[in-house]
Amino acid sequence: MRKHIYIAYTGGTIGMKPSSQGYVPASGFLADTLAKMPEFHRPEMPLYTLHEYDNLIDSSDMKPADWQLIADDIAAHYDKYDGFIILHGTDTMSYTASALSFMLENLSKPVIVTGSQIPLAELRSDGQVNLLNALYVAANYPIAEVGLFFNNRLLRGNRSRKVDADGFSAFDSPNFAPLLEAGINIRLNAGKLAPDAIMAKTQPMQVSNVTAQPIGLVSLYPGISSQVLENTLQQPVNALILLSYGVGNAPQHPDLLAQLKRAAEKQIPVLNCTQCLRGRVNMSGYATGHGLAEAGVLPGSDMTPEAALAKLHYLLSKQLPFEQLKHLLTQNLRGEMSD
Ligand SMILES: NC(=O)C[C@H](N)C(=O)O
Repeated sequence: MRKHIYIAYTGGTIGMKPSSQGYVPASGFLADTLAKMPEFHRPEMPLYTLHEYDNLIDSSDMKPADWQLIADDIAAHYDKYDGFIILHGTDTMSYTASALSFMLENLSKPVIVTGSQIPLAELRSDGQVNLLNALYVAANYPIAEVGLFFNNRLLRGNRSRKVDADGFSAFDSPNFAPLLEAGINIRLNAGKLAPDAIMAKTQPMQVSNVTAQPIGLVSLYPGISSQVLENTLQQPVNALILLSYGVGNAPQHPDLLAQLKRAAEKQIPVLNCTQCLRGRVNMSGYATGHGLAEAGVLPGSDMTPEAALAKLHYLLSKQLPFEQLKHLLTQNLRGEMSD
């Protein structure tokens, strides 16, 4: 039986058209372009239903309310389809993939986020390869998690990062092997196929709702004044992501550490993620990291800043007691961090 995949088209370069101000999304344009591409209609390919969103956006305009819209859309069509593709702009694709990975509870079908660097209708577009393969993979290699497909690799969504502004290999997953690689042969690496039994899992898929959260994000730099932290923490913030040096180090500046201690006292969780692309936070490695741990800063392990932001949205939206919130932040919930 031919599988049937639901494609939610949210916007992004893949369906854009040139205009006098640069590329813009245009209603109906993607559906027309796909209809003219015979590869998508070959019998080896799954059937697809394309749902174009009313407000097609450049992904720089994505907000938590849009994550909610996508998650609800998947839930509304969950039982009818074998898998889901989210067509999305590349700029914030990793944020959305991370957010969906937390919001979609008991996921038993593949959800793949993809897009392109050049619009599908343009010469040399990477959109065709990305979408064609994402569809093929969703139908034939159903990995029951939120993946991000780009340039022949399926990455775990909440491990992915946009690493190249204009190359075709725009995404990487620096701390986790690709779930799958599509070369001459399709090779399953770190992904696990969902057997039919799992896809018909009795536990129903459920969406955890998220609301927009004020979250501070401070990247340390040599000479940073404690006032930068103080100001950030004075605004209405529900959490702070601290991008620290190396394995999680910060200057041993008493004023700076005092600010972090104050945040912990005010029950504002401070999550320590590294500025490095690879490797993980270990605050016991150096005295400079130890100071942070003493100030109540939480280890973010090897979570990407995108995953940290999404996880904070997910957990803060649940309004959990502070101790439980802190506990869950440091636990591996969806494969977003190494144990
Ligand atoms: N390649 C892209 O899709 C970039 C675009 N600005 C977006 O994120 O929507």
